[in-house]
Amino acid sequence: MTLKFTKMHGAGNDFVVLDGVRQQIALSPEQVRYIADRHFGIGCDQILLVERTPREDADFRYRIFNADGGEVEQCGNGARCFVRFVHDHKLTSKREIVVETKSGLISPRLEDDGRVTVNMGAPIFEPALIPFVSDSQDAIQPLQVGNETVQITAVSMGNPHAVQVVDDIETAPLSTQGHLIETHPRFPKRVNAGYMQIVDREHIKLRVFERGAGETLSCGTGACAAVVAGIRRRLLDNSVHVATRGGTLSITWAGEHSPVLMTGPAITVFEGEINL
Ligand SMILES: N[C@@H](CCC[C@H](N)C(=O)O)C(=O)O
Repeated sequence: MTLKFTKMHGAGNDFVVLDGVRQQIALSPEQVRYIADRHFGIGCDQILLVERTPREDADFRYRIFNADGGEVEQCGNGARCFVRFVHDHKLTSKREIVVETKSGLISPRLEDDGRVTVNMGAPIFEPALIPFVSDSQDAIQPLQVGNETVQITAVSMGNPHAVQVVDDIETAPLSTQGHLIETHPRFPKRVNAGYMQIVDREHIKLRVFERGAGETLSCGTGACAAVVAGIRRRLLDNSVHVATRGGTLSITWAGEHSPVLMTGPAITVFEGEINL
């Protein structure tokens, strides 16, 4: 099978985007891993599959596969690339679309300056829904990681996140702790491990060790989760710029049941074909 693909990135978080509207696509986990492989395949953090949806209240379905082959619920940087993709490939003329994901509907809008704003929906703190094994919804919770106890905020943005505050993002222990948190038994579906440095009430720096992909240059849902965690801890205001190693995202959250809004870039790098 030969597949046409588009290589894209959102603040350095890179994707292979596949048009499942015009092509018949069913990928096995092995094929996902091959496409994502940076030496033997195309290389990416996630594969995004654009499909028609049977739902009348949505325009498309958007499926997300991590580089390790697993299908997951949500991807914020991918959602921005998604709307750019369907617009550029003339799958729709709408600049604002409603997208069905594994974790519900989200709505990305292509702005006049080429950036994209996504309504990511409201964050979830109920432990069972994250899922996180805990009988408390406190904003700060202890988590035993190896020989140390770290303080995390557990939150779902459709996908699970464990966010820590660190003094210096450059020395954050992603390489030693990231995988231990990702696979921690208190997160039964594994988790994305975020590390944020508070610069001031409107600016943070962020690194994320992603579930199923390792450290990426940027994580959109991770940025939303970090800002929500910082606001819940009363460390941040409602609109925050998030500096990642691949670019800056702007996140706004009015609190409690409000949706999180994320704005950032969505860039096409090249198009190609691959034989599977
Ligand atoms: N990079 C993404 C998140 C992709 C999924 C994540 N690794 C997970 O397993 O939940 C983003 O921009 O949100």
